[in-house]
Amino acid sequence: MRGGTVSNPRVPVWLKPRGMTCVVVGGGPVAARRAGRLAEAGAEVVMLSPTLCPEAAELVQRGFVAWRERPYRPGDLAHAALAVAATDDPAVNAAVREEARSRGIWCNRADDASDSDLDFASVTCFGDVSISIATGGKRPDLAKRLRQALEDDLATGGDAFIRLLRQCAASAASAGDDACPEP
Ligand SMILES: C[C@@]1(CC(=O)O)c2cc3[nH]c(cc4nc(cc5[nH]c(cc(n2)[C@H]1CCC(=O)O)[C@@](C)(CC(=O)O)[C@@H]5CCC(=O)O)C(CC(=O)O)=C4CCC(=O)O)c(CCC(=O)O)c3CC(=O)O
Ligand SMILES: NC(=O)C1=CN([C@@H]2O[C@H](COP(=O)(O)OP(=O)(O)OC[C@H]3O[C@@H](n4cnc5c(N)ncnc54)[C@H](O)[C@@H]3O)[C@@H](O)[C@H]2O)C=CC1
Repeated sequence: MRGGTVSNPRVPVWLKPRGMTCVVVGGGPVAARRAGRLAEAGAEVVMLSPTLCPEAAELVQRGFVAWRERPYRPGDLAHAALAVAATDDPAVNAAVREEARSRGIWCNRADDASDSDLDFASVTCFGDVSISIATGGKRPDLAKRLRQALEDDLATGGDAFIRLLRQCAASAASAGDDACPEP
């Protein structure tokens, strides 16, 4: 692959979830980010959670997301095309993941990239051009930092993003295996 070797095989794609039923389990900030992004792209989002954080509550109030005020139960993915497991309980996330697997639908696990069919990347858009940044689940904080740096840098026309990209690639590579490109 251009840019270096990849030890964590993934295929970058742009999901167009218009009309898909997406079940998001959990009502915290991470679930709200996932639900918001899917709803913005036209998905029919159902959130299952006994509680909602303010961001999730706003999505529900504005009618972007339907809310079932209860914990997840096996069978909740019956009509789903995509599942997101984003509770703070790994056992619940694992159960959601298992149900998705048994139904043959994709599942994002917010707490375990190694057990996910897809990761949500950090994204920035310039008109019709979108750039997505991911680290194979290793350093989402770096993905966010790179996204912010790219936005700042392109706003001022400089080349700081390229320098930071090299530093982050080196830092992520030294934290794990050879998943990141050589600087
Ligand atoms: C695997 C993945 C699964 C998925 O969710 O899809 C995942 C997993 C985990 N994230 C964790 C932590 C944080 N994640 C963020 C932020 C983002 N995380 C996102 C994606 C992903 N995160 C997927 C991999 C993407 C990739 O390949 O890089 C972004 C890019 C997209 C989005 O979330 O929309 C978004 C930035 C958006 C933006 O602003 O551009 C921040 C920073 C912050 O929130 O400000 C922190 C605190 C960091 C700190 O401070 O250390 C933890 C540890 C939890 C714990 O220990 O409790 C796990 C679990 C684990 O690593 O096992
Ligand atoms: N992917 C990412 O960007 C990040 C992922 N994480 C991971 O995601 C998890 C969730 O993060 P937050 O949203 O900050 O958590 P949080 O603790 O704020 O919210 C957890 C939510 O899950 C709900 N919940 C608990 N048990 C449930 C059940 N049985 N059924 C349905 N809903 C249930 C709670 O009511 C609450 O709404 C974290 O525990 C961590 O493992 C954390 C930070 C960033």
